[in-house]
Amino acid sequence: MTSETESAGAAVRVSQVDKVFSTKRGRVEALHQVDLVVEAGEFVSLIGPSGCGKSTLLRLVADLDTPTGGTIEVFGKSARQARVDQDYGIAFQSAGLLPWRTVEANVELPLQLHKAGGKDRAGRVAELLEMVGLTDFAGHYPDQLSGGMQQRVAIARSLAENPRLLLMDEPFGALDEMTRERMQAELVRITHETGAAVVFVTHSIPEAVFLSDRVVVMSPRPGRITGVVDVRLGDQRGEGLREDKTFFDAVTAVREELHGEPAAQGARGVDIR
Ligand SMILES: Nc1ncnc2c1ncn2[C@@H]1O[C@H](COP(=O)(O)OP(=O)(O)OP(=O)(O)O)[C@@H](O)[C@H]1O
Repeated sequence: MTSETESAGAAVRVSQVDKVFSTKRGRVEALHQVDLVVEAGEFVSLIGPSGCGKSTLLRLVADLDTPTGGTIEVFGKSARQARVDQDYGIAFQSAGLLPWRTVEANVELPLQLHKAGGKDRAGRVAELLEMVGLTDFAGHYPDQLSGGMQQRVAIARSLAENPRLLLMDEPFGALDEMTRERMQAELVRITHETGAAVVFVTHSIPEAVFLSDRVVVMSPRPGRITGVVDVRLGDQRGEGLREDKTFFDAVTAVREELHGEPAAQGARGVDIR
């Protein structure tokens, strides 16, 4: 992993972050002393058992909540400033589209809200729809689209302002297997084209391995980072990769980090989703 001094241009820098929720039933320590640096252009997945704080960490980076300890920087700015400057796009599990707006109007929304895109806003929307393969559906409404298509609209929308960073929380969680694999391949292509860094929350080891440069493994609550698996399959990423030994080796490595099992056991019963 790159050292702190080398990563002045990091997309995300999480330092010694704690998050404690105060609830009626007491304190919930969701994150404990989390350190993470995501380089510009790097794809990092967060994986770990349910409730380990993956979404919480992503929400802190997105400034949707604030840490109780430590600091978060996004492109060298505070998380708050990065949000104000719209330095990132967000795509969460439910596509979150506005049902009364057409596909193109949904994609255009952030540009409209931020008065961005200028005269060529329509051109930008057309380009984004082409990127996600939905040009022919520009005038459709979300309920006329499949779940996978809705998710692609959400991804187009998150890319509208050319963010250098995408924050994605289980964006493909609700999709069927075939659509999910297609979307994963599309996301690899899109991030390759745009050079955006991605922080991606998932429950699926193979999904994390297929997409990521690094897979960050978190422990049960309070969430801590217990291991980082360097995947960097790079140009090998393609449909054939899923059948490849390199892929299974990386899946096994993540599984071992998660469960602390020896390789032979770890390879058994891998969730191939
Ligand atoms: N607003 C909140 N108030 C109180 N507790 C919370 C709040 N948000 C999250 N938590 C708690 O913090 C812990 C981490 O939650 P979080 O949603 O980040 O986990 P996760 O790893 O994303 O889980 P999952 O994989 O199930 O989505 C959980 O125990 C959760 O109950």
